[in-house]
Amino acid sequence: MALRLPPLPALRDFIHMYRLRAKKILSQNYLMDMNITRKIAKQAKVKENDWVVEIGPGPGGITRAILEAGASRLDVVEIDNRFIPPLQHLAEAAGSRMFIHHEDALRTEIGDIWKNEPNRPSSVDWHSPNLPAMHVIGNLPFNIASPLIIKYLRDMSYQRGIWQYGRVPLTLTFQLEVAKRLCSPIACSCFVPRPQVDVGVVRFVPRKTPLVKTSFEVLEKLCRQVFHYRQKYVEKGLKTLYPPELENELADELFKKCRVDPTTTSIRLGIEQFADLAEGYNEQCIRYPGLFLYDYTNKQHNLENLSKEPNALPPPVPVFQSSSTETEDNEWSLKNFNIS
Ligand SMILES: C[S@@+](CC[C@H](N)C(=O)[O-])C[C@H]1O[C@@H](n2cnc3c(N)ncnc32)[C@H](O)[C@@H]1O
Repeated sequence: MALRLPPLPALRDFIHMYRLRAKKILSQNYLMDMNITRKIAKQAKVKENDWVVEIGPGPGGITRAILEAGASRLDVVEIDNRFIPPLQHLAEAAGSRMFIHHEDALRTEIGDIWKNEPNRPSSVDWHSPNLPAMHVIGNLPFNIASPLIIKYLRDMSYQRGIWQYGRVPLTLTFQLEVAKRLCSPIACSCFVPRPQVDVGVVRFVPRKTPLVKTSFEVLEKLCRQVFHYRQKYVEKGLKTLYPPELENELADELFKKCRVDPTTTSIRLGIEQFADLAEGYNEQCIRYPGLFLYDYTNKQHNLENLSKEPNALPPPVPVFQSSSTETEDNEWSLKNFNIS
């Protein structure tokens, strides 16, 4: 049920009232149509009494929709001081439901925001089919989207930060091509058409059991190197994981073990193949201490020296309680709204 907010100036009037011109440097691009912002809150499945963190609220279009959907607590993280007065205006209208954090989202530990709040919704076991009554939502600025998403995915993999409370869904907007790519089958060519200005909304719900049995860092390094040469054979990127004297032997070993064709391209590989490659690479990193630290762009790097570093072995796989009877509810979805 939508909750009424006391009368507020329309979003467009808000922008004029507070002289809010979009700043290119902060990738600002406002959503002015409340029909669209309400669809985003609906897609995020915000319900009455839920608690929400919104990243980059700007003039507050999605913020209003979240409040209308009945969130009983909303914390917004906004870096640009020009938005603070209009957000305060909104916070006053929302009673005691809304809190403003005038901060850089990249430096904000969103898991700490509710740490000392005794009334926060209960934590939900990671293996339960239920999700906590909490959400992270953002129409992210493009300039910080990648580092922020990587930070959140890493926190999910360690069940830390806001994900210490359970499988909190993360709902983000992306340029439609990127959103489609995130949800697409392998080797789909959704980047080929001319870029459009449509936006896709993607809701990430953490899996109960990760598909990849390595630490986030190992998988991230493998993916980074393999996608580095996305138009070339996958072999080219994979070999950059190894020093030249070992690259043929170890790359060959990994391809054979994982039954991956070295002459395929990275976008043709599926999640299962990435999982196998990451697990195989993790084993090699354990067998060759220092290999995980190896960076092919650093000419000083050699395994003998790297093996003496304190973190010569890859980060261990996080261990969490697991339940054997569970089934994965593969719940992720894509909705797109034209904001042109
Ligand atoms: C694309 S705009 C979206 C604004 C609003 N959510 C909307 O949908 O209309 C991105 C917002 O993120 C804010 N922003 C940019 N960098 C940020 C950062 N590092 N931390 C927090 N907010 C940031 C911008 O100031 C802007 O308000």
